[in-house]
Parts: sequence; C-alpha cells; structure tokens
Amino acid sequence: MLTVDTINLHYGAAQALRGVSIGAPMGKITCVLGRNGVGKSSLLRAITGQHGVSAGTISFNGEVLNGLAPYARAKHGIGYVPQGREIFPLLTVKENLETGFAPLPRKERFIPDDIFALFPVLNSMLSRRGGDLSGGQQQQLAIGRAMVTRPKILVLDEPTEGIQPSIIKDIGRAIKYLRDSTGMAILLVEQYLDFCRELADHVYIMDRGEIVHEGPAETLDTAEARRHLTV
Ligand SMILES: Nc1ncnc2c1ncn2[C@@H]1O[C@H](COP(=O)(O)OP(=O)(O)OP(=O)(O)O)[C@@H](O)[C@H]1O
Repeated sequence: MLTVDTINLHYGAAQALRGVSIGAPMGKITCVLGRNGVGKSSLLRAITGQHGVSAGTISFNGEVLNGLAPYARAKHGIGYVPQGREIFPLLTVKENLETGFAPLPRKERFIPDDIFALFPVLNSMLSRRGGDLSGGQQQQLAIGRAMVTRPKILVLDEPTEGIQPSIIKDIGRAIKYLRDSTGMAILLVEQYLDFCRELADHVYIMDRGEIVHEGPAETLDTAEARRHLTV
C-alpha cells in the first residue's frame, strides 16, 4: 500500500499541498478528483520523487520513499504515466516502450505480451514514431511504457485529458484489468467525475491543496464533488 502522510509541498514561497494524507491499497483503484490547479499533479510529483516535500512522509509497503530519486522509486515499483503523456516524439513506439527497461534486471528486459493484448494498436505501430500517434494512442503508449517497468503501483495523471470517448473506454477497461489481473495498486488524479466514479474503489476530493472529502466511490456525494470541480 502507498501511504502519503500529512505532506506539504512548496514551489518557492507558494504552498501547493497542505497536510495531504491519502492511502492507495494494493488491488484497488484510488482516485483523487479536483479541478485545474488544486495540486493534483503536485501530489503525484511528490509521490514519484520529481519534487521534494517540505513536511510529511511518503511510504510504499512500509518503506519510506522521502529523499529517493525518481529512478530509485521506479525500482521500488512506482510506475508513472505523466500528464501530457511525455512520449519521446522521435523514438519509435518500440523504442518508447524499451525506455521502461531502465529499472529492470537484464533477464526481465522484454515487453510483456499483455501490453499488446490490452492495446493492440501499439503492436501494429511498433515502428511508427511516437510523435506521429494520436493523443489517445500516445496515452496507451504511456501506460504501456509504465507497465514495462513491472510496477506494483501505477500512478496516472489525468489519463482522460484530451482523449476521445471510445479510447477513454479502452483506457478504463485496461485500468480495471490491471487491478483485477495483477493486484497492483492504481492511483489516478482526474477532473472527469463520471470516469472516476465508474472506475474507482475509493475517492478523495482535493481543493486548494487540501483533501476536503474522502469515501468509497459508491457513496460519493455527486453534488458535493461537482461543487468542488466547478470553478
Ligand atoms: N513549477 C511550479 N512553480 C510554481 N508554481 C507551480 C509549479 N507547478 C505548479 N505550480 C502551482 O501549484 C499549484 C498546483 O498545481 P498542480 O499542477 O499541482 O495542479 P493540478 O491540480 O494538477 O492542475 P492541472 O490539472 O492544471 O495540472 C497551482 O497553483 C500551480 O500554479
């Protein structure tokens, strides 16, 4: 289980996270909902080690991650699908997937078949350049690249952003398959309420750098969630 305990995060003098605590258990999908600019990406940057925290603790299966570099966290099993996908545009689809080999021992440096079972389009485009793919295909590639690292937790930053509805459905199915088949923990941050409600086991709502509400997805107060999601 990933445990984030009372973290603060600053950009210079500006405080982006205030006493944020969340848990993301193995075998469950945990969603943090919030509108633009409330600190969702900052929370994921803190978890993946891209930005340090000024207070609080982040631990995974009992091991404290604070102070570890992003590559060390990848070795601990944290897989990251960043906002905007961050595909290498001039590398092919295959080469993009192979960048996920970095934290793996030599004998595990292959692309697992279930990536292509989940996203057949990647298999048919292996020699295409990443930059030539559509937004939805790039999102699938970013999830595939994270899966290559054999994560124990997959952390996704707004996987539905700018993606057409049919591919959003495919991505939702893939996320559920990963939870059910591998028992990994999945943490996603989103603004898209319906996607989150359909997918998540547990939901947190974030507003202005703080967690303002949490509960099981089936008891999520939709009106309350919408109030925090509208500007
Ligand atoms: N590198 C940075 N330097 C200074 N301020 C930043 C930086 N990155 C984010 N912020 C500020 O921190 C706050 C939280 O931003 P963050 O990107 O975490 O929000 P978000 O909920 O992910 O929003 P979005 O969906 O727009 O990415 C915002 O006020 C933002 O302007």
